[in-house]
Amino acid sequence: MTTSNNPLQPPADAAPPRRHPDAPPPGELLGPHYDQCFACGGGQPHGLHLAARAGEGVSVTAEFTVTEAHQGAPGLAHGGVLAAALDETLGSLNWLLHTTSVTGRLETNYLRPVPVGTTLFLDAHVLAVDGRKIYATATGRIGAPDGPVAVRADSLFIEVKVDHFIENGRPEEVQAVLADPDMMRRARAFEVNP
Ligand SMILES: CCCCC/C=C\C/C=C\C/C=C\C/C=C\CCCC(=O)SCCNC(=O)CCNC(=O)[C@H](O)C(C)(C)COP(=O)(O)OP(=O)(O)OC[C@H]1O[C@@H](n2cnc3c(N)ncnc32)[C@H](O)[C@@H]1OP(=O)(O)O
Repeated sequence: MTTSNNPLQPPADAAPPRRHPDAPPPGELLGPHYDQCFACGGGQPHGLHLAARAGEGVSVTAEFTVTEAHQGAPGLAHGGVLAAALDETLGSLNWLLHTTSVTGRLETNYLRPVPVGTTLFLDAHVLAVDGRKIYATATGRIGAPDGPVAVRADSLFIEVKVDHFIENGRPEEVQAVLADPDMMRRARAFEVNP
């Protein structure tokens, strides 16, 4: 058997994805992981306000509507904004795995321009898990869940402890989150992944 050098392709002996027994049921809105997150938080006026829902298996769906604040070219979404939407959708898979992970790699593929006013319908699923490495892929479609594909991404997420955020974040924001018991309960719940 040949071994791929592509870091986004799971190795042949990687484990199939396993939906955590406490994962939210299919259809449930996941809610923001952090109010100030540019992609999902309600506290960012020009953010994406991306809303993700649990899907079947280890999958999620998500929607976001491109606004004037998201332009790169006149009337078109910026590619980095679309990458953020894909990244966030993929990151939402953490809820299904009950783990905390960060993006190590994200390879985006832009297939169609996305005009301002478009609602992008995204979906993502985990392909395989290899130790701390989570391989996942995402697709974004224009206008409807079965609309034309505009963007795709393949990704490698790396599992981290909550300490990753505490040690690396700017102290002001970290302290504010540490002072919020609900937020910490949510974050800590993901640390133990039996
Ligand atoms: C204050 C309280 C905290 C509150 C928390 C709040 C929220 C968080 C909660 C939940 C999160 C939920 C949802 C999140 C949703 C969306 C967010 C979007 C996601 C993002 O937007 S997130 C931001 C961008 N992201 C980064 O900011 C990462 C920067 N980076 C690093 O922090 C390190 O780089 C790290 C940690 C990635 C690895 O560092 P490390 O030292 O822990 O691990 P190490 O290097 O040993 O790698 C272990 C194995 O992964 C392989 N590996 C690692 N990196 C690789 C790469 N890039 N390519 C190929 N392979 C790679 C190695 O090759 C090795 O593989 P092997 O085991 O086979 O040897």
